[in-house]
Amino acid sequence: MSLSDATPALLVLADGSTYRGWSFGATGTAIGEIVFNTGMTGYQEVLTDPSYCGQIVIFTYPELGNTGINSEDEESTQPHVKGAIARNICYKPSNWRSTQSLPNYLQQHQIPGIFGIDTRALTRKIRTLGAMNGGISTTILDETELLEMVQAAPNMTGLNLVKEVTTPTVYEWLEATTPPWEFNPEAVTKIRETFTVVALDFGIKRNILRRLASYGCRVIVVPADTQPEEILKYNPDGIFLSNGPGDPAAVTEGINTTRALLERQKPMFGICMGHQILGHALGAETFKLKFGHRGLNQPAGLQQRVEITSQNHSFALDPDSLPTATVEVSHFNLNDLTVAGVRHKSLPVFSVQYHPEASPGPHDADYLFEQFVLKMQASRQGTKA
Ligand SMILES: NC(=O)CC[C@H](N)C(=O)O
Repeated sequence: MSLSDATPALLVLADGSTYRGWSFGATGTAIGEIVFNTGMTGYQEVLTDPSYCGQIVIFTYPELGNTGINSEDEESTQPHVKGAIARNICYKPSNWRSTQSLPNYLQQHQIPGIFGIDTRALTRKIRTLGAMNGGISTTILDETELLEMVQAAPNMTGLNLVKEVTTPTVYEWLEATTPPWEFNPEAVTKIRETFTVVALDFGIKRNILRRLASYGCRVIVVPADTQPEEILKYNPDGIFLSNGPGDPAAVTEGINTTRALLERQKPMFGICMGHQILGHALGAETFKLKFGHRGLNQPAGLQQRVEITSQNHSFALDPDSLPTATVEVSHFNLNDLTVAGVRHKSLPVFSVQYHPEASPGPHDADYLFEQFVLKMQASRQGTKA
């Protein structure tokens, strides 16, 4: 496949606006929620992050696919986006790890993409009007017909998408970040014990598993609907609540399990969806942001400390619903002052809305994995971390 083979493609948003471009990846039609990601790197990790299930991603970085696809940067077993929107794409990648081009990869996984789109204008539109459903197609080039399909699609609010991405079976993960890529060698070598962590899989990214393993964790990954008694049979030192797609409020089993596990007072750490589910289990509510946060330079912090973080979320904890007798805010998103992290006031339980595992993104927040391990160590010793 090359640029000369490109065929026309159509993009239609739920508000009726239409954009014409060219097809890359698979032929066919994809309908989903249109969101934008402002990262300048990491498209392969974005495509394979299960949290994007059900979404069509606008990549604002104007050149997509230059470093191709490689076997090491998959964040799960397959890409999960419904579709991709780009300004320009690369058919002939150049990178020592590349094994395939981006258009070929999307074609292989039956994911349509559209390029030649003014992604800046499109992003400004989403930023002004909010995230909305949309469709891209190489076969339906009639605007009214595609718009009807888009308008019939379900809204993201209320959707439980975890069932589509959680692991069907239990597995164990021991693989740490490989030495050439280890960016925090001093911190990881300080940890000399092994901790058993049960990870509730709402759509977990591999680099979370790698970072936990780097800090000495043996991770048992269990399906999202695993009952608390089953989880406790592994005698875990700590519980991890993963990232994942869709509306957290709809993941009632995960919320109930987390609530039951909280009673055991074990160390618990949640990332993104895990943070939202923990919030619900503690009695808080979530709401949908206008267009969410997706990118690699989101500032999070409190008072004088700031971390630059990787983010990918639509929903957030409602600050007014936080049970302030038991929970406090540990981080705010410093762009819009939404809640970016919470911790329990008396239990070794905490969570963040952002992605300390990066992949892609900066490593400022990697210390949170160490914090989790130190809480497990203290809990073993019967002290407080
Ligand atoms: N990355 C995630 O875990 C996303 C959580 C949730 N689906 C949201 O969009 O807010």
